[in-house]
Amino acid sequence: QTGENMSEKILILYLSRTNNTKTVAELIHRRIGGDLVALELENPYPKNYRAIVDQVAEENRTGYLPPLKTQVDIDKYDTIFIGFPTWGMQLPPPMKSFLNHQDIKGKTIAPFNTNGGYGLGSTVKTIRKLCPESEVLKVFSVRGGSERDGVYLAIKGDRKVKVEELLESWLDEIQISK
Ligand SMILES: Cc1cc2nc3c(=O)[nH]c(=O)nc-3n(C[C@H](O)[C@H](O)[C@H](O)COP(=O)(O)O)c2cc1C
Repeated sequence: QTGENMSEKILILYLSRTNNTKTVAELIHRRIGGDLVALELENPYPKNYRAIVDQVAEENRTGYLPPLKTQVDIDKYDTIFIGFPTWGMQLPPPMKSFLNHQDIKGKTIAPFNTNGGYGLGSTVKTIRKLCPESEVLKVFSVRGGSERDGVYLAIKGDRKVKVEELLESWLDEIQISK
């Protein structure tokens, strides 16, 4: 699956609020190329942490799928990296929106995640459920920030170097290279 033109068919789509997942997305992009796209909402979430936690909990409870500003033509891609933080131990509603509104068939999905230390929750299970006709590869997951405790961007400095090492092993393992 390697080849000079492969990077033209890779999409790296990510959702990030405090830039941890964005940092991982940029590291992946630097390594394998492709198109790097931030997932943006029509109505951005509140800046206040308590307010976003409550809103996401309510959206998760009702199954509300927030409308997206970002439009992607996924037909152009074979491999789609999907990057997201863990929110309320679930896949964030905007990512549910994205996967729900796309007709994702026959793609290779490479999920990556940052979280506040409680892991992936049901995120990957939800991705598999929303993309039943695509191959979902092994997930890359690392600890990022903890906004609750005032820790915003944690993947910087030495930690960023460490995460880059872990990323390289993961990319080798899932056999994606430039
Ligand atoms: C609304 C919200 C809910 C969160 N819920 C969880 C959670 O359930 N488990 C967890 O480990 N971290 C949780 N976190 C922390 C984030 O997953 C973590 O800080 C992540 O690195 C943020 O990524 P970002 O910087 O790309 O936004 C939550 C953060 C927010 C804003």
